Parts: sequence; C-alpha cells; structure tokens
Amino acid sequence: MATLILVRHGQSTWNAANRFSGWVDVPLNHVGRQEAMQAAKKISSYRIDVCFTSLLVRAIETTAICLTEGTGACLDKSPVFKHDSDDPDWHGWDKYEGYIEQEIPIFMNPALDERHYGDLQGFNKADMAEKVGKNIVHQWRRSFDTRPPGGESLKDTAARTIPFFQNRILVHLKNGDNVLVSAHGNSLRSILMHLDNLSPKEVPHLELATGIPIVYEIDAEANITNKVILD
Ligand SMILES: O=C(O)[C@H](O)COP(=O)(O)O
Repeated sequence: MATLILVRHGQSTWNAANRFSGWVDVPLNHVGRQEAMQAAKKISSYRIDVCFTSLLVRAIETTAICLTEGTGACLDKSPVFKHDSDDPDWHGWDKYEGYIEQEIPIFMNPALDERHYGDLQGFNKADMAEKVGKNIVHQWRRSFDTRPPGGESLKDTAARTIPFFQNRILVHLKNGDNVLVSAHGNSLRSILMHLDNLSPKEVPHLELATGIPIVYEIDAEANITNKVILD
C-alpha cells in the first residue's frame, strides 16, 4: 500500500492578479506561502519518501514548504532537490545518488510544468474574455483538446504528464513509497483525469484549488483504493 499526494502550488502573484501564467516563472505570494503551510500541516501525518515537482518556482517552493513546515513525519529527513529526466535510464549530470533513509529526494522535471498558455501568457483572464468572448476563453482554459493560441491543450499537456507519471512516479508507488507531487492547475488536471478515468466531456468541470492536497491510497497492483481531498 502506498500514498500519492497531489498538491497544486499555493497562490502565485499572477493567480492573484488573474493573469495567465503558464510557463512564466511567477513566484508564490504571501497567501500562497500560507496555503502551502496549511497543506504541510494537513499532510504532516504521512511519511513522504520521494517528491516530484516541475521546474517552476511556485511548485518548487510549495514542495519545500510542505516538507519543512509540517509537524511530523518528514522533519528528521533532509529534502534534496535534483534535476530529473523522464528517461528511467538517465545518467545525467545531476542523478540522485543519495541516502533515501536520511533524505527526501525531490525530482524536478519539466514534464510537470504548467500547460503552456502560449500567446495568452501575461494577459488578464477577464480582459481576454471581454475581448474574444467568455465561451472562447472557457474553451481555451477548460476543454480537453482546444489549444490556446500558440499554446498547449490539456491533451498536449497529458501527452507529457501521463508518460512521466507511468515511467517515473508509478514505480515508486508500486514499490510502496509514499509520493508527493507538487505541480500546477492543468498539469495536475491531466493526471487526475487519468487517475479518476474522466472523459473529455467530464474534465472541463474539474477545478483544482491552490494548496489543497488530494490523497490517493494505492495498492501494490497500482489500483486506487481510496481518495480524499484535504480541504
Ligand atoms: O497558468 C495559469 O494561469 C494557471 O496556473 C492556471 O490557469 P487556468 O485556471 O486559467 O487554467
């Protein structure tokens, strides 16, 4: 039995300003750091063995806060940040060769980055809805296969997150390791769509709040036996 915890990063400066972020590396704001601290408390009873995050600082910082601001199971271990590849045979310049008994490796991989929002990045979402219409903006933000101009659809995002989940994360879960994944609204929506078997018609209704952990219990055959949202 293993536990998978998914958490969307805390509120960023551009979440607060209602601007499309995508791959722009905006940081957490004060509210986001508080949300991450609350998430840390909510998951503090779980032993975390390994973490995965994106290359974006809002998710990296959320991971760090989740591991260091809790009260319990992780405090005797050092978090160790490592660049990562989704190739299981990768022998890069930064391969993790640490001591898992005393450390919690945090693998940072671009496969978990937010969906690229293309030409929309930086624009205010409400202004864009006024300009092109609410329905179009909703399609860009929530449909499965519509690409925002110059950017990725959720389907495109899933094409990198799901192989990464299967190749890099699932092996740990099958091994009985508890895994924390801190990532983004849409990179996590694509993973939840896969885990919860949501159809392209259902996924537009899936919304993820910032800083709220979603906990899956997973058996040795990788079947989900329980899911709880710690809101
Ligand atoms: O990239 C962004 O702007 C946010 O992380 C997610 O935005 P969305 O809710 O508009 O998809």
